[in-house]
Amino acid sequence: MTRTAKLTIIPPGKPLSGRAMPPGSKSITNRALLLAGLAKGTSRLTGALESDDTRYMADALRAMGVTIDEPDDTTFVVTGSGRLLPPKAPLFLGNAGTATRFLTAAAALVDGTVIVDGDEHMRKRPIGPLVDAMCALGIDATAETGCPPVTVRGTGRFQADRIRIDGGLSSQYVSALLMMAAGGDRPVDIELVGEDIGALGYIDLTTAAMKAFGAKVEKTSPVTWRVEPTGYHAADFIVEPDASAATYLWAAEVLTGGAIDLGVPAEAFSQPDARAYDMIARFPHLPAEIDGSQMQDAIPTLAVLAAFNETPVRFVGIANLRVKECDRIRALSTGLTRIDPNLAREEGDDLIVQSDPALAGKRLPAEIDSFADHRIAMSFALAGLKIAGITILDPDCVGKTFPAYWRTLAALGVTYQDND
Ligand SMILES: O=C(O)C1=C[C@@H](OP(=O)(O)O)[C@@H](O)[C@H](O)C1
Ligand SMILES: C=C(OP(=O)(O)O)C(=O)O
Repeated sequence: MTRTAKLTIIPPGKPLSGRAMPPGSKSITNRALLLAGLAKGTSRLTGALESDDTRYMADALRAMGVTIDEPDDTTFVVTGSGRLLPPKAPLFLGNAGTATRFLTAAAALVDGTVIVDGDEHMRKRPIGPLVDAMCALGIDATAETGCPPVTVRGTGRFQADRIRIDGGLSSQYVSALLMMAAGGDRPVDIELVGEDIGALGYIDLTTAAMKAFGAKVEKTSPVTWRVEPTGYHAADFIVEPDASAATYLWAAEVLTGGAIDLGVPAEAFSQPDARAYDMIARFPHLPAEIDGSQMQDAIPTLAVLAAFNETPVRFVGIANLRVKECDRIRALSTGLTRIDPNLAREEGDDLIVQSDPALAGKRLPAEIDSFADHRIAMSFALAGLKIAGITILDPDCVGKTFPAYWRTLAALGVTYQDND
């Protein structure tokens, strides 16, 4: 399929109103796929996300002997044998952080060699702390560059019962170890070290999913979890909608003064990014400082929204946005300054957005580089709802987590000029 090179958004000039459902949660779908794949028996995941990231996870599990059917666009039926088999070839996981980190740890449960690899972006995303923690458990794991590819020679057995892990660069390391630990041969304590714990809400998502598939995991201190070697059992599991995807719709609503019905209230989400709802609801009176540490994937949305706020906004606690799909702090400052040279600047790892409500209604032609990052493409589309001439490069990168994004906006009344 040919990719669209660019897409120019035509400001709707009216409030966006109607029904628009976000897709299933990427984070929860990829946890449920893995846990169902590790279980013995058949699990049915409904409300799930079918996108690039979940396809990478599903295909990797298939390569390790798991049967996965997709009877419709939101359902995975997963049948596992209780044991992953060594794949014949390296697992290629694109730029899916969850799939890469979760499968690196799960590879320790395979009796044999697994090579976990990704695309050129993933090969720049650090995985050293996870690999080191696995080695400390006696698992043979190596990542020469500190990033994928990772080679794991698993046995399903551990040689220690305690792991210390710094989740500052990515909470996914902690989630990966927790999910792995239930498949091992002894109880394991997993302790967070380091000052910056990252997005704790993602760890809660992990332990909730583990329990739904029969694991026994208990928080024994504010920074320690004990995981029993129960393995997993098959389960029917409902995936909630994606809170990060919802942020674009919440922002589109306040930016255009519309009324968008997502079919699910903000309080119903268990994902960390749902906390962005209260912040978005304060627009155009966003606070002078926003701490992004517990709602990281919502920061691109909030940063573009901040451009139209009444007063400037400083984003703090976002250092690890530099090691996401791209350096998001750089991508946001680059895109915003392309719209207006004074609109944003970086100070260390903080991003300062110099708000200007008068941007709305202007024509400011700007080509926005997505840097192959779905969230950069989706958030800058919001600027295009108010400013004429915003063109998103590589708009198809939204397929990572929200393949229907452009169609969803179109159903609300947004139109595009297709430049191909
Ligand atoms: O555990 C998860 O599902 C995720 C954790 C976060 O990443 P980090 O833990 O790398 O910050 C988030 O940005 C990512 O989109 C999904
Ligand atoms: C950071 C993200 O993804 P991942 O780490 O799962 O690749 C994201 O979806 O914003």
